[in-house]
This record gives sequence, structure tokens and C-alpha cells, in this order.
Amino acid sequence: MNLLAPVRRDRVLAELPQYLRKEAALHTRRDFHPRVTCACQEHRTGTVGFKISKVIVVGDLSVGKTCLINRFCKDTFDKNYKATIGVDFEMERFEVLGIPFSLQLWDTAGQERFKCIASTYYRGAQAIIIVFNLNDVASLEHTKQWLADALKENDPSSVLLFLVGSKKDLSTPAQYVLMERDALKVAQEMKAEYWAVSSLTGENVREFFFRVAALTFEANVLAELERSGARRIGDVVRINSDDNNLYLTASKKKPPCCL
Ligand SMILES: Nc1nc2c(ncn2[C@@H]2O[C@H](COP(=O)(O)OP(=O)(O)OP(=O)(O)O)[C@@H](O)[C@H]2O)c(=O)[nH]1
Ligand SMILES: [Mg+2]
Repeated sequence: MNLLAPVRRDRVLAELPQYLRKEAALHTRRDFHPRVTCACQEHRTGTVGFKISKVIVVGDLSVGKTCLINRFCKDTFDKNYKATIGVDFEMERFEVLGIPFSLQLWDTAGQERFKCIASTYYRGAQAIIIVFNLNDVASLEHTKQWLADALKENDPSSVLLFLVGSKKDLSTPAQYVLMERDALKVAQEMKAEYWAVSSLTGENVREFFFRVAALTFEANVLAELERSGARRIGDVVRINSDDNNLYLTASKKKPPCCL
């Protein structure tokens, strides 16, 4: 018996959502990896549909991490600042290419005094979202330290990284252009995908989380195929060093529908 409520209609992804900026995208393909599409059509996604992927959200205090999660999950915005103490989390259920897929979004505290509690929850993340305030250059500089701390608890070769500039509504177009230039550089150094959002207006919030869900799903299915493929004689798994594809892809011996 399935005790879970059906996936909300506005959480159904039939196509790969696109990146924001080509210069700092995890990959620039227009569609899901053909092996993933094929596996979904044939319902060969193994345990992916039953798993919950952990996503952690880190960054300086008051950059807007809680507001970002609340805008997406509850469609609310609170203009008053209430510091997150330790951690909090929200579950979001999606359906990607017909397969159920869940994200557990971990909202962590940016305040120094709560950081050691929060960091005990970093382990086991499949995606790390590092948030900075587009109107505060120091918060962008600090993202490298947030990333280093989060990576101590995770496998840097398999985790997906997103660098998110918040509070876009507070920047003038001219200020935004300058900040974006610096942020794109940082994102490229980190090998993270860059996004700019506003939780107040909602700009890019849904697009961003859909992209996180889609890329995390894609990486999960590829890893699952890799594991099952490694058990079959003749399958070869390689790391694609194409700079447009910053994470693992599996290749060779594709079923006919994937060619
Ligand atoms: N104008 C504007 N204000 C925002 C936006 N996002 C967040 N804020 C405000 O920024 C303040 C901090 O937001 P939070 O989401 O609580 O920040 P946080 O990163 O979770 O802070 P910690 O929990 O202490 O780490 C609040 O007063 C929010 O209303 C935004 O997109 N635009
Ligand atoms: Mg918070």
C-alpha cells in the first residue's frame, strides 16, 4: 500500500530545466542524458524512486537560506529575520520522467555559534547549495570556506554544487552586473552551477530548485546504471572530461533505444 500522497502537479518534470548561465552550468545539454531517459522509459532506475536525496544549504548568516527554502516549499516570505538555530529540514517530492524522486532540503544555521551543531548534519549530501547575498561581497568571499567545510564531510567527486546569489530584488541592474562577474568566477573555480534568485519576488526560485532536482535525479540514475552495469561483463564506465560536463557520465554498450 502506498501511504504517500500523490506528487503535486507542479512538481512534475518531463524535461530537463535549463541552466541560468552557460559559463557556470554543471552541464549544458538540452536534455537529460540519453541513458537516463532510456532507463526511465524502461523503468530500469533501480532504487532511485525509493530514495531520498539529501541537499544541504549553507552560507553566511542572514543571506536568505531559510527564506529561499520557504519560498519554494511553502510559497511564503517573511521580512523579519529569525536566525535558524542548528538545522531544520523540508521534504519535497517530485516526479522526474515518470519516476518519483524526493529531496530532503537541510536548512543550516549561518551564525557562528550554531555552526558546530549544523556541521554535524553535513554528511551524506548529494548536492550542496552555497548561498551568498548579491549585495554583500564579503558573503561571496566566505562561500569558499563554507564549501570547504561542507566538503570535509562529503565526497567531492560525486556531490553536485550550486552557488546561489540571493536578494536579487535589492540590486540595481548595474550593481548586479558587477556582482555577477565576480560570482561567475567563484562558481567556475568551485565547479558549481551559478544562480541568482529573489525569495521576495520569487524570481528564479522555482527554476533553480527544479534544476537541483533534475540534476540530482540524473546523477542518481547514472550512478545506479553504473553500479548495475559494473556487474555486467563488457560494460565500461569512464569519467567524461569534457569541460561542459562536470560530473560523472557512464557510457558504452547502450541499449538500442539509447543510441
Ligand atoms: N529583500 C529581500 N530580503 C530577503 C530575501 N531573502 C531573505 N531576505 C531577508 O533577509 C533576512 C534573513 O533571511 P533568512 O532567510 O532568515 O537568512 P538565513 O540565511 O536563513 O539566516 P541564518 O538562519 O541566521 O543563517 C530576513 O529579514 C529576510 O526577510 C530576498 O530575496 N529579498
Ligand atoms: Mg535561516
